[in-house]
Amino acid sequence: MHIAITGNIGAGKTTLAQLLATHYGWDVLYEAVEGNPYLADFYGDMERWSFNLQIYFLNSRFEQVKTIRESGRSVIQDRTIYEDAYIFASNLHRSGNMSERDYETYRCLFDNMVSTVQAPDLMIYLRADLPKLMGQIRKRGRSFEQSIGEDYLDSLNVLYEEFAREYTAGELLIIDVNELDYANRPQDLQHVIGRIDERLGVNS
Ligand SMILES: Nc1ncnc2c1ncn2[C@@H]1O[C@H](COP(=O)(O)OP(=O)(O)OP(=O)(O)O)[C@@H](O)[C@H]1O
Repeated sequence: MHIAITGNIGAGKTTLAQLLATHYGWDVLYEAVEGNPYLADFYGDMERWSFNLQIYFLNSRFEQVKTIRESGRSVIQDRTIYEDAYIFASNLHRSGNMSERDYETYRCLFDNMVSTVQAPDLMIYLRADLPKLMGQIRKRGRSFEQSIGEDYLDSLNVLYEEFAREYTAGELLIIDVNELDYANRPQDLQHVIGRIDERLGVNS
């Protein structure tokens, strides 16, 4: 089984992926932040590094999808290949930080890759408003992320909502996390697990 968690920067995907992996005994595939050769430069100058970073993420996400398919195990994935293209790259293009020709090249490559990809059995979208996202980004304190502004997160949120409305490739579960603190409140984690069990048809 392939479960994926999707959501804006700071929505709490990584924490939830860990907790669910422990609860269900699933393997977990994280998004590589350490060792990403472009991320810090990208936040310093998006126009210069947008294409490089998107190619890097696209390739690493494609590799993950292959790993999931080949493993034959139940895996939970922290962010999907769809978000790279439909949210991040699209936003960079719309905001003028990725040129038309770079975006065209990127999208052709993405379309080719995604035509070979199977959608997750369940996609969990963590919906969060700006105060929640800003709070979590500040709290985790990665230096290169401190320049992230509300405008950037807001335009990503608009695209996330569009994506959730239009996503038809597989099952989608939307969880509003604004009032949840599953890292510290066991009852909040139970609530999320209950929603997932219900969707997967598991009796808890
Ligand atoms: N395709 C992409 N384009 C631009 N930035 C990206 C892309 N994919 C991931 N990132 C950035 O890489 C970093 C990944 O960090 P991380 O894995 O902790 O995810 P996150 O989005 O902060 O998730 P969460 O807080 O929900 O766990 C973030 O700054 C994220 O926005």
